[in-house]
Amino acid sequence: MPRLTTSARQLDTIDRGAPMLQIDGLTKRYGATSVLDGFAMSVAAGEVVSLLGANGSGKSTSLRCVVGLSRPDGGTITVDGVPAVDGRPIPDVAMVFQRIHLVPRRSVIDNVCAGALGRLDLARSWSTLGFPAELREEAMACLHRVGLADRATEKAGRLSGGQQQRVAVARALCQRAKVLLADEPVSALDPAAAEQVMRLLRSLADEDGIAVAAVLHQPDLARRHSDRMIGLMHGRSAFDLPAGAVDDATIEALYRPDAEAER
Ligand SMILES: Nc1ncnc2c1ncn2[C@@H]1O[C@H](COP(=O)(O)OP(=O)(O)OP(=O)(O)O)[C@@H](O)[C@H]1O
Repeated sequence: MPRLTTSARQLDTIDRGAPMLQIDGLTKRYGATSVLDGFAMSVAAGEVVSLLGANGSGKSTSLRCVVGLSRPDGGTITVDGVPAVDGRPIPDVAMVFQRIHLVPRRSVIDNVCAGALGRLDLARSWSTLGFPAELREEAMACLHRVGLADRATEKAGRLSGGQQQRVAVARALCQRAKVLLADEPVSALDPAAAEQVMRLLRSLADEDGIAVAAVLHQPDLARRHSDRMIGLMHGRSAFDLPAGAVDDATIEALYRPDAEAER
């Protein structure tokens, strides 16, 4: 691996054989516009892969197809060996967004507990009742993991943007996701908060074996925190390289003003 930290060395114990997330030949059109044109990527357990590319190159759409927010026209998506069917959400996959989708008036811990709604029959509890004690314990453990256990009872809306993004990550942990997709998770954050969130994503891969795919517009952050970087252009992979092998010229070519117009 291009990056080897103490925690990364723990990856020796994680099975990095078959990809946890595998995307092949993904296509998506909106009307006459082809947004994804045979996109392929894979992410192993314990790996952080960043997706870079100019506006409109298809980064968000590729992740949205994985979680069922967009329905692909063609291609295959497999998570932990299980193929996605008819664009239905896969429970093993969680997604966090630039605009953080927490319920601001609910407590931090309630927002984290909500991560379990998909796997437990708790739909009524979210609106009317308290969450069960064992789920709240699990949610507290998730909040410890992201360093926010002391904020559990506060209203989520009172936290800073960086803290709210870490709560969103804790909610993904409470979902017990094996794959975490992050669509521009740090674009709205100041540099210190962005670094903290990226370190958190890195640690989820290193220490928990989660497969992380993140759309980033910051090549330096991508280089420092990813194992691999994938450059999207015209809905296809322009490069898929170890992060240490992506030089400035490769990045510049990806963002050339005429890059999207050349299609
Ligand atoms: N629901 C939609 N209807 C029509 N066009 C869409 C829809 N969603 C996305 N698109 C178009 O698909 C293209 C790719 O969008 P996408 O959001 O995947 O790009 P992106 O690489 O994530 O860009 P950005 O960096 O700006 O977020 C864009 O041209 C966008 O306008």
